Amino acid sequence: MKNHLENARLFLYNYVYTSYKVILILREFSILRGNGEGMDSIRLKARAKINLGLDVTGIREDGYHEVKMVMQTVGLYDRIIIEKTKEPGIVITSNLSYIPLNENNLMYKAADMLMREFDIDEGVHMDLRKFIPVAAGMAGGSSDAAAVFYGMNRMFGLGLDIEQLKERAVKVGADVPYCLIRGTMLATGIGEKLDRLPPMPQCAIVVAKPPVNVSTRMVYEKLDMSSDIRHPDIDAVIRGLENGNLVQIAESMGNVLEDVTIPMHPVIDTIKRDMKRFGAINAMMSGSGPTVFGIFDDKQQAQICLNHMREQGSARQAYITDVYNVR
Ligand SMILES: C[C@@](CO)(OP(=O)(O)O)[C@H](O)COP(=O)(O)OP(=O)(O)OC[C@H]1O[C@@H](n2ccc(N)nc2=O)[C@H](O)[C@@H]1O
Ligand SMILES: Nc1ncnc2c1ncn2[C@@H]1O[C@H](COP(=O)(O)OP(=O)(O)O)[C@@H](O)[C@H]1O
Repeated sequence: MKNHLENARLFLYNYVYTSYKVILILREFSILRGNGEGMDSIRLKARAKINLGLDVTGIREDGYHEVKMVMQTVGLYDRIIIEKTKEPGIVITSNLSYIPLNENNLMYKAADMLMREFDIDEGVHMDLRKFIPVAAGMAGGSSDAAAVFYGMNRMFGLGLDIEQLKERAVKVGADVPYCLIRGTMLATGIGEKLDRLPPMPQCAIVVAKPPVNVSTRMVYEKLDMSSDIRHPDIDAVIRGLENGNLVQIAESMGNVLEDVTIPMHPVIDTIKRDMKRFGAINAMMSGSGPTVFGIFDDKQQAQICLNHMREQGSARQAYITDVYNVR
């Protein structure tokens, strides 16, 4: 009798445990991959990026700059839910009050482009839970737009392949094609020509955004190509990736746009120095700034650095994250 009871207890335990695991896996799958065609809603994670290297090699006639960048997706993400609505039109809601919820939102631009092209007569409600720092050099808006391209393509069964999505994405922003592909990439052209690189080794990354705002357009415009700008050695970063050597990668990092943004906001340099003082192998500004990221091979040290960032006031908006690589 006692054995029967014990067996029944074990059976019940295994049944509940297995069901719980299956639900967890399904939930993660629907969040990561979206629910897909025919569904009325889709949940997505839009991840931030950092630039391990950023060089500007020329200017095009339309004013856009030719770049050579090493891009890396990180764990930090915004959450987006897209729902079909019977009412036509695009409605965006968000947890943040200071980002545009109208046609100036990059999610709106992406959805509007697809709805016009494919004569979609239903509407969409897009809810954005924003965790990526805004106007920070981490491609938050671009990644949100990329998630909308990906999500609407699946929800409405538009049948666009990745190349067709990228062609549309670049019209919303130079970084949006990258945000569709993600991972470790060499980006050239205006940022839309993408070649996959060996994945960055896993590590702890502290990102800290000082309370200053930077306009990407203004930073590019202020870059004086005629002067002796210090070009970073992007190939050295790539060699570090090929060797899977975190120290070599971190020590080779360089961003030509620092020479524009740091003189305007010296606090960026203070944060870089603080991060190195607190154990970062190296620290650098991401994109056009002002966010600084530090690379750590020791998570505990990264945590200590994070606490310092948050307490000492020059960058209270600070997070610890990691490398996100596409499987
Ligand atoms: C600097 C970088 C580095 O990854 O990132 P962020 O700092 O924005 O994150 C990117 O090049 C930013 O890409 P993104 O933010 O998508 O640029 P867009 O919206 O297309 O352009 C914003 C403005 O930046 C300038 N711009 C952008 C990209 C480029 N290759 N050359 C440029 O001159 C243009 O003047 C444009 O008006
Ligand atoms: N989905 C969005 N999330 C955040 N900002 C957005 C979004 N759509 C448009 N914006 C506007 O774009 C500007 C740049 O935002 P963001 O993409 O976060 O910058 P960056 O490319 O420097 O990381 C913001 O000032 C904001 O007004």
